[in-house]
Amino acid sequence: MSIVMTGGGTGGHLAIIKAVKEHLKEEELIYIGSTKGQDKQWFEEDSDFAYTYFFETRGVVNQGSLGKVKSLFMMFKATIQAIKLLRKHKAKVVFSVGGFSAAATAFAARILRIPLVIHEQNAALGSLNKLLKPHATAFISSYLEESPIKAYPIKQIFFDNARIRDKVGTIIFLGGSQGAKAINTLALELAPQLKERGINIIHQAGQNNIDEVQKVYDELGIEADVFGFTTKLADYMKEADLAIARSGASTLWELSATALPALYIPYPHAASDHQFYNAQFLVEKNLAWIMREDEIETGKVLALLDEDLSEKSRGLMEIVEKNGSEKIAALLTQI
Ligand SMILES: CC(=O)N[C@H]1[C@@H](OP(=O)(O)OP(=O)(O)OC[C@H]2O[C@@H](n3ccc(=O)[nH]c3=O)[C@H](O)[C@@H]2O)O[C@H](CO)[C@@H](O)[C@@H]1O
Repeated sequence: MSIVMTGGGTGGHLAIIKAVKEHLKEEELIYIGSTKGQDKQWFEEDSDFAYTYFFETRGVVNQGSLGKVKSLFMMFKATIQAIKLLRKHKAKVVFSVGGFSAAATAFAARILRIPLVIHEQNAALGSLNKLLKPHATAFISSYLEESPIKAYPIKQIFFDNARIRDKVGTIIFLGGSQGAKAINTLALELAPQLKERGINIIHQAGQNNIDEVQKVYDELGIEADVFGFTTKLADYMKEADLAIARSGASTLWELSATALPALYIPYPHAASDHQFYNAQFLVEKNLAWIMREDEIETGKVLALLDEDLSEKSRGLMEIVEKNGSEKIAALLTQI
């Protein structure tokens, strides 16, 4: 009997599988993804999986009519392959993190009546997850009251680094794994005022923008800790008292676990505007601020620097649950 994990395409989805599989070392694990996207890069060589399979599939949503028909045909073919694999490996449960790369295996699970557990990362459901939610044995979402597990799978270090903030001594700008032009522009606009107030700047600018951003800081004569991408983000978050960030799911839950209050500027082109709804989940609880990219007002951002951050920081500490990956792994073995 094996546990089959499926889905991916981007890091946001794949990171969930990576975190959960760490707690399933005793099980026979199978990964099924797509040849398109980052699935192969992440898991093709990963020895935690007894077998890995990558189907010729691609997204359906962002295609013209002919492209949609072709994508659906590829998915149909892959579903037949998935049915064979689930039978061959005697799958006892299928864990899907969504994305087009999960579709064939998740459908196959339903056809074979194998329990299907879905993890949704965002507050606005992905198309596949929306379609399969009513048929899932368990649907896990940190934003839904009825979810069997509320904890988002992030590393323990973010919780270990939590501390209550009161005033802004250090600010961190986070553009997400790729960096964000709008956040870079805002940071550089604010920089002289931040310097005047003696506030330290940490700025994750994205690998492609690092040189031009550093150049502007140099021209302004402002010292800032600028980098493209770092593997030590937890340490930087620990240092900061306020974040200005994109609201990708992992970033949002990592900041929240660190009890670091944030102004979120959602990526405007995210599917179903999910970054907006991710941030809105915290804003409704009065635990974060939000500003649409085309509604950024420097004056309003500067006003946040005078806020007492302790209430939000404490509130974040109270709502964020720990051990998401362990809890999901336990659920998969108990089904
Ligand atoms: C553009 C887009 O559509 N992104 C989506 C993608 O997120 P994507 O993976 O791009 O973004 P997330 O915020 O979820 O994760 C970024 C990850 O990169 C790490 N990091 C970032 C910068 C750095 O210098 N070092 C570093 O380690 C962060 O700690 C975090 O763990 O999937 C997520 C989950 O479905 C969605 O919520 C996001 O909206």
